[in-house]
Amino acid sequence: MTLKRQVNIIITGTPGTGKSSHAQLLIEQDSGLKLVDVNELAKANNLYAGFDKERNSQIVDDEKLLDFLEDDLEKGNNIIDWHCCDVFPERLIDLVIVLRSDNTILYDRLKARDYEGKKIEENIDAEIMEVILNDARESFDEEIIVPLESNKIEEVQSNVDRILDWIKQWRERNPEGIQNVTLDSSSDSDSD
Ligand SMILES: Nc1ncnc2c1ncn2[C@@H]1O[C@H](COP(=O)(O)OP(=O)(O)OP(=O)(O)O)[C@@H](O)[C@H]1O
Repeated sequence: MTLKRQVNIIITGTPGTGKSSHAQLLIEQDSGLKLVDVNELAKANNLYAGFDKERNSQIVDDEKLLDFLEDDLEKGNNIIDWHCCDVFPERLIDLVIVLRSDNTILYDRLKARDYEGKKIEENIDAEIMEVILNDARESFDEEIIVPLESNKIEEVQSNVDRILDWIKQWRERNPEGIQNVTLDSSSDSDSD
């Protein structure tokens, strides 16, 4: 494993809240960052565990995904764009952005994508119930979870500015990066 790593950030939220829009802008505005679009990655590398007939969608295999990403996450400078956040180990994540959108706004965005009624309803319910925010809270320290509103188009750039500012401060605090830790052996920190 690499001895030290740079920052890793998850951008999560209910489908349609603006994860890709934010992640895209972030990597455009900081050339050191790399986009990890989990849906694309899973598709390109067949990281699936099966098919969900009811939702008509592939099921990503968490273990295959982590195996695939672990080396990159141990290097850092990744922006992870996915609606799940609880599969990533706490030790590899520094900030979890949870995008939130008002129901009527989210409804219009999903409708514009021609999502069928049931799928729209399921996603709106998930947003109302704060499912993804709660998932984040179950997996990560509250201190690293930052919910951000994503209703208006101007908010995309202002949110990105906040995240870039946070990254700048993280890099100033950790000019050499931070120590990678292994769960199985602390003596491993001597190896590269
Ligand atoms: N803050 C915002 N204000 C206005 N429109 C937005 C905002 N964020 C995203 N959008 C628009 O909403 C739509 C969905 O955005 P986007 O694809 O970024 O969401 P997503 O969370 O990545 O969705 P998915 O999980 O399905 O990939 C796009 O048309 C995008 O332009």
